Amino acid sequence: MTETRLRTYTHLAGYCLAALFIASLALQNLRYGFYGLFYLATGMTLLTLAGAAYTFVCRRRQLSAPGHMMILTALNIGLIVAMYTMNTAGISHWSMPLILLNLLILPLRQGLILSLFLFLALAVFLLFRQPLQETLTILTGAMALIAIGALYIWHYNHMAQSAEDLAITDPVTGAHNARFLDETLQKEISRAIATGHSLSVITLAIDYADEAEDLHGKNGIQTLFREITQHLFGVIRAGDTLYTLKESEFFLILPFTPEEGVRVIAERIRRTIAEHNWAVVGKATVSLGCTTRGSGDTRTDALRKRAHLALEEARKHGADSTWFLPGDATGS
Ligand SMILES: Nc1nc2c(ncn2[C@@H]2O[C@H](COP(=O)(O)OP(=O)(O)OP(=O)(O)O)[C@@H](O)[C@H]2O)c(=O)[nH]1
Repeated sequence: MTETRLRTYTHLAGYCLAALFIASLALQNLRYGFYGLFYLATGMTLLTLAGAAYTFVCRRRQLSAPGHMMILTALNIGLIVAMYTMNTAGISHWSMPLILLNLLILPLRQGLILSLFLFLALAVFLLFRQPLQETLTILTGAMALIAIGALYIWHYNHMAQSAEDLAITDPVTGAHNARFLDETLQKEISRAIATGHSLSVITLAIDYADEAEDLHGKNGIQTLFREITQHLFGVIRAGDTLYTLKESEFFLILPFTPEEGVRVIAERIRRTIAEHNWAVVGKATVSLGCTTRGSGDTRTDALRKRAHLALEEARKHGADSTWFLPGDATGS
């Protein structure tokens, strides 16, 4: 399930449960003849139903739906105004579900600010109108609710972020995986078209990786992949991105890099890897296929295919070499 859909469901459930709860309060107050509270609860029920309707209408962009902030601000302010004007002590309990709703629906910071605002208003109201012991009990409960709710939401956000990172990260090398490559490359192509800046890519393969694996075992070769990944992260500049295609093959997206630039960086990568002493295998070399986006390249597969052809060409010239294929001509 996507994050957007999950949020749509939880927001809908939150608003609907709150509407049910507040509607039952409205009916109870009607039965006992507390008409002021009945009208207040009816208004709040309508607002929460509006929140549910808004959630449904914005179901495709729940992650950035600013209307929730307005609806919840109206609910919180409505309750505070009612608390002070009606002067009914029991109304303070209504703040508890509202605190939960704030934290469940709004981004954590906004939810916390609104809940603390409600808490402060509640504290001032109770201090002047209720016995101290009762005030302290209610305020402790409200504060515990805010703390536990906020901690839970923080934990959830953290887990969601970790899951997202895992989904786009190669478990062995720690670089981005091939799944994330096409998405980023398409964005970079669109950016290059829009801004007119150059864009280059490199496919990099470790020479004789199978032989090295036979010699040093799976663990040994995986150590090499990890070390080369770290080395590449150290060589490339901010804004460049690195992907693991297969374990012995990597891909680099180099925004704002023309043909002369990609030749420089490819050569630097080739040379520094060949010069380095690697922990398990000692010496290792790589072959690199490079290309720069031509005016006709609007799709990822064209660039990826050309970079791969350039790599094959480099390999034909022996290990430890680089080859460049331009957008519209033959290579060198
Ligand atoms: N994308 C990318 N391009 C690089 C990198 N290193 C060098 N280049 C390209 O190669 C060109 C020449 O780089 P260098 O030889 O390092 O010279 P430089 O004048 O210090 O490079 P910059 O100040 O980074 O422009 C740069 O202008 C870039 O186009 C790199 O890490 N990433």
